[in-house]
Amino acid sequence: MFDTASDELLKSLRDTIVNKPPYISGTLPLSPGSFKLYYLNEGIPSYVDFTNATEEQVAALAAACQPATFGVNQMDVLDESYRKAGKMDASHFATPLVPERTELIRFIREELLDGDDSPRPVKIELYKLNVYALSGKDSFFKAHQDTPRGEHMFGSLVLVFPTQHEGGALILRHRGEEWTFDSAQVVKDQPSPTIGFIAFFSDVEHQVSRVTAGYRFTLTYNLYYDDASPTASNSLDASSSGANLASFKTAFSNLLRNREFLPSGGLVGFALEHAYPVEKSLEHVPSILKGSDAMVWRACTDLGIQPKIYLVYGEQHEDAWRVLVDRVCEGHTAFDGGYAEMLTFREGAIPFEIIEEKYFPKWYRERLQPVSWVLAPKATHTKVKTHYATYGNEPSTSYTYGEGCIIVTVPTLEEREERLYMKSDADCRTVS
Ligand SMILES: O=C(O)CCC(=O)C(=O)O
Ligand SMILES: [Fe+2]
Repeated sequence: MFDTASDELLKSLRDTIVNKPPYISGTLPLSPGSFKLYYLNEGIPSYVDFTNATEEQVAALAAACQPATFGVNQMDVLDESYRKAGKMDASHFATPLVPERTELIRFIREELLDGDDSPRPVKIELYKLNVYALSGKDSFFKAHQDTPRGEHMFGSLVLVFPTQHEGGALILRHRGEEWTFDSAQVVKDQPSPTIGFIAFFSDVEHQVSRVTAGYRFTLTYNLYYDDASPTASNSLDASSSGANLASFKTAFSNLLRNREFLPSGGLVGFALEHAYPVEKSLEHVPSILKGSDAMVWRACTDLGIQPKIYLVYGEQHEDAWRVLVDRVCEGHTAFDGGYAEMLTFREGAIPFEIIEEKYFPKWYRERLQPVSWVLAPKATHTKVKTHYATYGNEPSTSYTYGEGCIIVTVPTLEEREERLYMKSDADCRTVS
């Protein structure tokens, strides 16, 4: 299989992949009782009612918080040039606000997750109380991704209490796009007690801009899928991903019928739009795919061309090749040659890039399986474990983000036509 498809053909498929923003946000009025927060103030039971808190009450709560640290690789670091805020661990306070008992759970399942993932049970785990404007000085949290705390964690939820403050907007970035959630503005002057909320996928980079006046209090939660695998639901709702699935499937089945599309078969690749927590294996990744990644997986499965998750590894220098591996490969083993070469020989990796003839040794040519990329991988280096150093909101222990792709093997034109023939034959028989 040495075929690759023309970009014109691949574009017809690429154009049907729509990516929604990787977050949802808004305001939610709640019963006044939800705005109380109980905590110990130097051993004395205290509470704040955020619907009518006095300056003294919020100042006392802020003072009871500790300086917030953040994670750099494996370590917890206090660096006020990076994160200047206060925090209180969930074990030190109590809140009657349970997101599962509000509309939030529905928003998360129907709007953030959608399509196949909407019916899945979601666990919302209270993580911390954060305060910005500790001691009356401005505070902020620079750009970071939230550290994944398990292979089934898919996102974070932040609730903003309606205290008067200025600044503190959450700025989100993902794949070159940027969005701002100005929580101070949305909770301001609401007629009834209202919370600001934002939920985003874990691989979205975010930062809290400077709080320049007042106190900004937030509750943060970790979001997990609470099941081992996606529910085997066949009914997709009319959500954007449902609609997207239909047009993607039509475009892909048109391509499969097209005589110019990979007549001798070949590999078709989709770089994943999101990053996923990966430790050693990739087995769980299909069950935690998000957004358009989940859509592509589902469509390929429905079309009977089995998708598989791979990681892309490459060399640092430009003219070297890249390879596909179906598991996480760590570190360099002693080998007289490049990393991709070592993976090809020792780990059975598949080299996929057509490189200049002069770099084309026989062993490479024999193993080469070029990929027609509908969505090309952006990074030469797969971001997994030992190769990845980042700022998180907690020191990372065993999990870190991986970047990968979905690869499908498209059968030869002959096989495809045979399948179509058999299918229409079967259809005829059912009808007669
Ligand atoms: O408080 C916020 O708005 C977000 C905090 C945050 O990003 C975190 O705790 O990781
Ligand atoms: Fe965060």
